[in-house]
Amino acid sequence: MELGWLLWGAAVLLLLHVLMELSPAVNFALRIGFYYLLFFVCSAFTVPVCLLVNGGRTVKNMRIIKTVVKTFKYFFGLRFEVKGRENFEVEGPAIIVSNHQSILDMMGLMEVLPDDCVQVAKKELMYAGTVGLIIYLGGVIFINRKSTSSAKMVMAEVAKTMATDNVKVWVYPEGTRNCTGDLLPFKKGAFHIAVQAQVPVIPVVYSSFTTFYNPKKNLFTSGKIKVEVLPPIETKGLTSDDVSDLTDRCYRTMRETLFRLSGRPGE
Ligand SMILES: CCCCCCCC/C=C\CCCCCCCC(=O)SCCNC(=O)CCNC(=O)[C@H](O)C(C)(C)COP(=O)(O)OP(=O)(O)OC[C@H]1O[C@@H](n2cnc3c(N)ncnc32)[C@H](O)[C@@H]1OP(=O)(O)O
Ligand SMILES: CCCCCCCCCCCCCC(=O)OC[C@@H](O)COP(=O)(O)O
Repeated sequence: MELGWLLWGAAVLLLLHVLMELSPAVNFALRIGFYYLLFFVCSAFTVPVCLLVNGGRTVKNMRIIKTVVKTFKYFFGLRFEVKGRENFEVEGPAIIVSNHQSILDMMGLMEVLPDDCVQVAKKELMYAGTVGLIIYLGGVIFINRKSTSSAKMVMAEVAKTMATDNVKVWVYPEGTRNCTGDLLPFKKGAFHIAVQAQVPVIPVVYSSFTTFYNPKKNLFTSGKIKVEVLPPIETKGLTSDDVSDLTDRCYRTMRETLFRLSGRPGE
């Protein structure tokens, strides 16, 4: 009886293996499917741990989440090479901004995430089952991207609580995923809160995934990701009139760094 099950298991694995060899589309779907499954299953186990250790929604849970997610890269043969970690060591709160290419960014995020740092996310993620629950428990701030006024209100609240709770806030200023090897224009929310709270902006840049990951071409192999934490940009003394300049400056620096890390000549 048990031998029968083993044989069935082996047959299914063999079939999947053959399908993966034959079809890039199947290969890609299975690898991404496995990625989603890891998140789904691991968060189901991590939710009770977070509740037992920290009792509820708090940024302290990020340490637990980080420990789990940092193991995922080994399943996919991904390596991270991080430079400039010392730039996170600023006194007090800060806004961290980084480029956002794909859901694979969650691994890159957890690879470098400093302590006491929450992220801003679209509110739809709150409903992603166990993943939504774990993100909620980690203290993630949810915004409604469809309503600028309500998103701005949440962001203003963030600017206030950042100082009182002494936390850093991680924002993807492109506002959506973009896997083209370039940056989308930046939204200004992150820079508004940096100026309102008079805290530095720390840019983090991940090299382009295009050589090993491209959903349109069903490409998802192993690969190396270079990460650079850039020196903090001070905002002391800046006013809301300076937000556009600050945004542009940050955008230019990050774009140059992205091209340099990805081995693509700047324009
Ligand atoms: C354990 C095992 C398993 C575990 C599994 C766990 C997984 C990992 C766990 C946990 C990590 C979770 C991490 C999740 C990550 C998710 C990523 C996402 O979801 S990315 C999408 C959402 N994020 C954003 O969208 C942010 C960036 N967006 C902004 O900051 C925008 O600015 C926003 C939403 C506030 C407004 O967006 P607008 O589309 O309306 O665009 P605009 O151009 O920026 O604003 C319009 C006008 O309003 C002004 N404005 C904007 N914000 C303002 C403010 N705060 N005060 C005053 N004016 C403001 C601007 O200056 C602009 O005006 P003028 O064009 O300059 O005249
Ligand atoms: C009901 C069961 C669901 C199981 C779901 C597993 C989900 C794993 C997802 C990990 C978190 C991904 C975070 C992320 O990268 O979100 C994308 C947004 O930043 C940008 O959104 P978009 O590009 O504008 O759609």
